[in-house]
Amino acid sequence: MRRPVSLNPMSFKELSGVLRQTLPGLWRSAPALMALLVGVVVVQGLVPAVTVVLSKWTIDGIGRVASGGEGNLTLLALAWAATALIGQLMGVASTVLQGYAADHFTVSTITALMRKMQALPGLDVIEDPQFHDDVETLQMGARFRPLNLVATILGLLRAVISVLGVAGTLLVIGWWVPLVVVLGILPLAQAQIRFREAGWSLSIQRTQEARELAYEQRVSMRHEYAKEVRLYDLMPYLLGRYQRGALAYQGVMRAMRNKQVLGVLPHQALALAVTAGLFAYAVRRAGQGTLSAGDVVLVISALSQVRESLDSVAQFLGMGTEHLRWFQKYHGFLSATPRVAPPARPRPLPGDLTLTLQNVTFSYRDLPPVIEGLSLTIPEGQTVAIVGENGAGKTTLVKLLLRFYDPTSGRVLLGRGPEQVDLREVDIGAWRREVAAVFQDFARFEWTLRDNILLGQPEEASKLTQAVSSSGLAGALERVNGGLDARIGQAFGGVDLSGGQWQKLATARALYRHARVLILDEPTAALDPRSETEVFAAFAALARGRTTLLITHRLGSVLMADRILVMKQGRLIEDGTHLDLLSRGGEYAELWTLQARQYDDAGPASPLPEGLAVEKGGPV
Ligand SMILES: Nc1ncnc2c1ncn2[C@@H]1O[C@H](COP(=O)(O)OP(=O)(O)OP(=O)(O)O)[C@@H](O)[C@H]1O
Repeated sequence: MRRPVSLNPMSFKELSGVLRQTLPGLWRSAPALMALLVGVVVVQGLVPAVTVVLSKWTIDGIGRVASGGEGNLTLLALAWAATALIGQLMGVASTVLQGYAADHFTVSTITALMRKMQALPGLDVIEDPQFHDDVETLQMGARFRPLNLVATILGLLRAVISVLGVAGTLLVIGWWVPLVVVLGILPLAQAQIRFREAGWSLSIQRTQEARELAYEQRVSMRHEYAKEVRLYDLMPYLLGRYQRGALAYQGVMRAMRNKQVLGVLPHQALALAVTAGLFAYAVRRAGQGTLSAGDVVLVISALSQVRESLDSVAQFLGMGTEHLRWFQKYHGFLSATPRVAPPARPRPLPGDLTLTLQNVTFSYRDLPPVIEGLSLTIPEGQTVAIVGENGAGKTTLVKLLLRFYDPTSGRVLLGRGPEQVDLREVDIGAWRREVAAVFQDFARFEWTLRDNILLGQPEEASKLTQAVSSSGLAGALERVNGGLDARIGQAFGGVDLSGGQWQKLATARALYRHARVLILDEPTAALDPRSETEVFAAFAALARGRTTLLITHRLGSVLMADRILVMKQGRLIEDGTHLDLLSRGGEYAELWTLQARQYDDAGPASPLPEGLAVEKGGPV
């Protein structure tokens, strides 16, 4: 879905608004350095004007000395050389200092983005496909926009000082000369800004297409897609998709670039005509004897210098508005208020962590509801299995319990009796610290195994050993060079783990936390039968005395639960123990029978899993 983007150029009000938001941050990122840098750039900007004046004085001096008059040409030559040297030194100093300043500003910009992500406790923003483009633009731009903005602002300052200084020297010819020069070149500057703006708006509009192009490339080159790409000979298909997309995308972007180049041509011609006219005027007056040879040299070098500097001003202004557009988005993101917002005055967590859903209905964005009128209570310490067909809303229920989303209507409550509190009112961090989870789509952090388990928590050797052995990771660890300190994943050349080993790692991570609430969303989907049995034994031990929510399609494993919830199309349709639900002959009994039949059909050579064997043999 493409978002409508305004193609209007940034108004002065908008521009100054973003500058007011951005410049203090830039200054605060390294105040002393910035002050020094501004000083250096001011000196640098004055060098061309001083050079032009010294050139005029030298030419006039030569004339005077040649006709027997007075003049200290050596001093002038020394002054000229000193000015050139200062220009060079300031150039080196500004390059070095600018590097430091940009580094500080880049770090502070990216840090602010990461902090904002931390302040977005929900998934509403992250999972919103519209927001994807913004995140992509912000994430990609954060690496170079701050640096470019620093370079652009300083370059602009340098170019403006240079224009003013050198144009000032043209006052020697007449008060109106600097005015004519600036007015003649101004339209060029405006055109540059306009076209940069249009380019930015267009590239923003096309972010989704650009992402799709990058996606085809990624699919063709990344290891996670390599097996399917080869087996199904996907490369011709991918190439076709990429080439069609690239042609369309590049066509639009090329047309915009050509328009930019051709669009500035008339303005460049005007600027050239103004400078040529003034040059002709100066030469004519020199012929009439009202201007000296030095004056003519001043006009020639000042005109070319002003033109060059004004061109830089225009370029920098154009680039500056483009960078400021990015910063406008950046500040917009930093000030965005998420739907899942932390409470202004959080209430303490209740002593008892009973979970209650009161008539909860939930829709993702403006889509139809995926949870409808859900009411249930899970007392602290209970082990609950949640089963149901794909898309029934099981994972969404967990997201609501973790406050990744707030219900569209109804309430999620924590605690019981007078202590009971709406989840929206408690400190989200405090609540989440009580929960450990193995998610269905758990994260694969490409750090060391140890860091993957600790996730920034202090290391406790006995807890770590326990988590590694209970999760079944110990066997894999023996085969990995470097043990817990081995780096994993391909991004940094680490060892890759099998799907089941990654899942065991996610389990070890959850077990290490010793939380009061344990959430297991298909935690053994990738495990071999032996590992699954071992891991379930660990979960069963861990579940004792803790609230445990187990989402699974493997019905044999739900026997460890005190209670089974059956969901269908966002509703809770059955709630009871294994035996209750079997005797009720509803959805659960049907699912159970279906799974049992698969094993029956396989014949006596295939032993039944423990849970199913229990059922076939009679009541548990
Ligand atoms: N971020 C999202 N945005 C929009 N719709 C979503 C999102 N996540 C899930 N859904 C939709 O919500 C419904 C419930 O999904 P959910 O993941 O809760 O199902 P589930 O019961 O866990 O399924 P499964 O057994 O396949 O894991 C599905 O129709 C799914 O398409």
